[in-house]
Amino acid sequence: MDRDTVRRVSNDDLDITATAAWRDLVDHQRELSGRQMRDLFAAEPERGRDMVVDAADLHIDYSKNLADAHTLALLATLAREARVEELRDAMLAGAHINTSEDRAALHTALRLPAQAQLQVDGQDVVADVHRVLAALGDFSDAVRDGAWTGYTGKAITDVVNIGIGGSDLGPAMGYQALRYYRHPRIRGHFVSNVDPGDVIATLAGLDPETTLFIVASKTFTTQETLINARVARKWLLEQADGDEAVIARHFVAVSTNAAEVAAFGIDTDNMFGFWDWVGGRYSLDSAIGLSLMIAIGRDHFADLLDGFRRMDEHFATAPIEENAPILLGLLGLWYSNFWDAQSHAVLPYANDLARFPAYLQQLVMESNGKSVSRGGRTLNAATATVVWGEPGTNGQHAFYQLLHQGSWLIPADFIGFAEPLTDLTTPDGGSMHDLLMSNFFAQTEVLAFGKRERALKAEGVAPELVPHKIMPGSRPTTSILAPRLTPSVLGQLIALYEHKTFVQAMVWGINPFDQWGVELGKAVANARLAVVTDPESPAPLPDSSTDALIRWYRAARGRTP
Ligand SMILES: O=P(O)(O)OC[C@H]1O[C@](O)(CO)[C@@H](O)[C@@H]1O
Repeated sequence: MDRDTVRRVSNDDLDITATAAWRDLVDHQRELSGRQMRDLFAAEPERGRDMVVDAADLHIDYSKNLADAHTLALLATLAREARVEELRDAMLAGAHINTSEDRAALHTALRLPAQAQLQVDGQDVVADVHRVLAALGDFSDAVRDGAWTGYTGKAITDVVNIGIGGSDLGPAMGYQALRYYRHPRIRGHFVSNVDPGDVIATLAGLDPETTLFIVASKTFTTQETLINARVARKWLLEQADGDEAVIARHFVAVSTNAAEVAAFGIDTDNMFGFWDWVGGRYSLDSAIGLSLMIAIGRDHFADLLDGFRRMDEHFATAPIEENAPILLGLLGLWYSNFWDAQSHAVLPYANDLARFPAYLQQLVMESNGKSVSRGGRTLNAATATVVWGEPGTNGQHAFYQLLHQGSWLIPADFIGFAEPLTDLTTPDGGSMHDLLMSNFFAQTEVLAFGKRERALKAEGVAPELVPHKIMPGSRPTTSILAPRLTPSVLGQLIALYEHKTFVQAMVWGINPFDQWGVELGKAVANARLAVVTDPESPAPLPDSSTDALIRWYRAARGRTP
């Protein structure tokens, strides 16, 4: 399906805020805003059992949201008005859903089984995906079992992924999340920032004879990645007496751009490809995941892909009312568009998921941080909120105060696991993991139900302290539980948020697969470099602030004319 057909299916002219469903939601929010969460539970005592959805291995309780059965019915109508299901089917079939770049957005094809069929633009996508997966698997086996060696014949002990944005956040997050599954000899490192401190700190602890660099960049033109890769190349050559032949043992590339890879000096035999229909922030499960595959092995990587696929299947087949990504997408939109929520917290009760909120920041905010529709019309509704978060219980001792008693409504996702991958016993013989999870349950309970004046007085709290101790409650949370943090469950979680993000974009009528807003900053940074470095640069910049700041910087660096 080409982009013009996508535009017709999606009805690019639709202003979702002008629909009857939207107006009904505005009215409904007014009614609901006078009710407390505890009132909703009193009216629907079985909410905790009814408002749950099981998707693959995830058990999701959305009962502690400011929504009742009527809200969900209205939100489902809104999704139907926006043709979310038709657009989902179009995306999964390879339609050019990325209309501004006239491309498919087919990250779901990266996890199709080998026997699946999908032809897109004349290309057998599944065969291509599995050809690259096999090459990645063979290479990661060779690195892991020591058959692939450095230039002095030693096995690789350190793998450095050099990439940024989608070419960094996914592998870095996954490497941390799947700590338990890592190869005992091989350590992973992730260099992304153009701040020299990043690459310096990483290289400081490494041995060039046993270090493998993966230069990961979809375009292979990204400033940060190419500079860091050049630094690493120089570092290696210095140790290897300038022998360029060593590069082939220590550098591989992951990219869609073979010409630039070759121009950089990496043999394209050492390149693993992917395709323009894989967006950067949707690329962990493409060759961009190579560093993760080396860390956890091809079989665990296959489990990760299987987890993604299981969530894809749920998303593709479950009716709106039981479809986890659609429900979470609609609830998120309910808060941002009808309750003025401006941020959304993601709170994993798993230290290994510490980078998950940062990963979601790119996924959600680069995808849906837009203000015009696919057809170029300025939107009348707010789009993506700020995503943020830290693992519990650390966050409890930092920012939860604001969640509980602050003046903003901040919906939060709590993510927790039944079984830890490793547990420790407390002095009284209990489980540390039980302590962690009792905090999870306590927080969602207190956020929902708070503590009332009456209860405080009954406890004999001093009258002057009562206002300070009142916990308003009615703070919405969604609880996402899974048996344990396995590769499959990580894949399910990522796919859940990918599809949630897609659903919201489709309701707002935006294209979540482009990122034009990032480009101008890159172009201006390149233009400003000359001014930053040249003390003779005479022409004042158009604005007095940037001009004075750069002059101050130049003087501080001793760059005076
Ligand atoms: O993989 P590349 O081409 O180096 O791009 C890195 C990142 O830069 C962006 O284009 C913009 O920040 C992201 O979308 C992308 O993930």
